[in-house]
Amino acid sequence: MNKKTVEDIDVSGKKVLVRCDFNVPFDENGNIADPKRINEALKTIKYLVDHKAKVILCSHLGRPKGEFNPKYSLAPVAEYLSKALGQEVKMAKDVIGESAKSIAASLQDGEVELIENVRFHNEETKNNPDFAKELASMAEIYVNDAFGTAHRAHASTEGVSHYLPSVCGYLIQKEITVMGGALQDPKRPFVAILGGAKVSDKIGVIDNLISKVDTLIIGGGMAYTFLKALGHPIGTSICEEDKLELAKTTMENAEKNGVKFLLPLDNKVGKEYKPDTESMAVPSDDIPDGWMGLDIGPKTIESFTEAIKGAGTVVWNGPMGVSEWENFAAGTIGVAKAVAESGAISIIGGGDSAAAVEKLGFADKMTHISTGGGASLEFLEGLELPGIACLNEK
Ligand SMILES: Nc1ncnc2c1ncn2[C@@H]1O[C@H](COP(=O)(O)OP(=O)(O)O)[C@@H](O)[C@H]1O
Ligand SMILES: O=C(OP(=O)(O)O)[C@H](O)COP(=O)(O)O
Repeated sequence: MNKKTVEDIDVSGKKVLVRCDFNVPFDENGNIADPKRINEALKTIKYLVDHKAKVILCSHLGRPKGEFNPKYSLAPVAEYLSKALGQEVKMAKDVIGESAKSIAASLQDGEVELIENVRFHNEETKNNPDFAKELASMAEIYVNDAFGTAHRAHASTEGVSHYLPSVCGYLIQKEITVMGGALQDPKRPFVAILGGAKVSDKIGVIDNLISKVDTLIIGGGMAYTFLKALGHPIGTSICEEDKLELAKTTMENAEKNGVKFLLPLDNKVGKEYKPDTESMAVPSDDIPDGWMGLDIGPKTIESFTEAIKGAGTVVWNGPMGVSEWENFAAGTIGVAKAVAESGAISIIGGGDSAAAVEKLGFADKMTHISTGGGASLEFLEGLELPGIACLNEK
């Protein structure tokens, strides 16, 4: 990679704004369910602390609607970081207000501050230049290490780079190097598995993947838009109505290109979106009214497992169902097991997919667990990620 890194710039005594992706999953008790994204950011933060920088950390968490919401506060992350670093991480009460700025101004060399969720301001996702300038005004150097958010051109991931010398951290470096290596000339057959719930974000990617992969497997919430596009009833399953045409074209393109395209054969459906809802397995062309697909069914697990067996490279992004809930985790467990046993070079992307693989104990069987879902997919498509493109060249 030809971008400058933290090692290419003198950080000693300087205020350094570091964009991390601390968008971690929480459990029902409000505890961090998987701290992987925080742990992966530690190398850069420790480097800056050891080299006597004044470290100002920032991140988003979830998708708050541009206003303060305690549910999306980064305070639990500051607590976790304080323990992991063995020193206090000073939590600001705001993003660019009095609290954030006064803590930043009083930081001593090697001290660390975490400002509040940047998405408490609408200007963040709009990449508003005035907001970016305000963020930048707290620091002298910008470090982007938020790989999971590098596909977003937001104020804290791209905008600030217009006002500060900008370099990347170790996590971004690692992600690009490992994934770039595996995907440059992928071992075949190349199998992509897509699931999860961010349908509109990821459905466009699928079309682009057709020229790259040999097999495309669609499960999770993603599948129902495709099943509906085929004319099947999908009950109350999640669906992107305005993407039905795109789903149809994608399936036609897959056929034209000789790509094996697999959708669920059956599904575990639930009455309500609840962990203990009444459930049953039904064929994909027969989801009854008032029921929603919350996991792939047993026949599908078999068919996906068969397709994954013998793969040379597997890229997997997005769980096969609501894997946070025991009743609807079987599909994700089955696919994780199949990938782990395939012996393929395996790249897992996405906060929820990574959390599922870790929780299920398959993490050490995978070649690489990326901290980015959407970001790793865009990287895989060959797109330039705006959060990386904006950094200074070597
Ligand atoms: N059939 C489904 N219906 C509703 N939500 C689903 C379904 N399948 C998966 N999900 C949800 O998708 C979420 C993860 O989606 P996404 O953010 O796209 O994946 P990742 O974080 O791995 O990139 C999980 O919270 C999971 O509960
Ligand atoms: O969780 C994230 O992405 P992912 O679900 O694609 O892995 C990133 O933190 C980006 O979050 P966003 O999709 O709300 O911009």
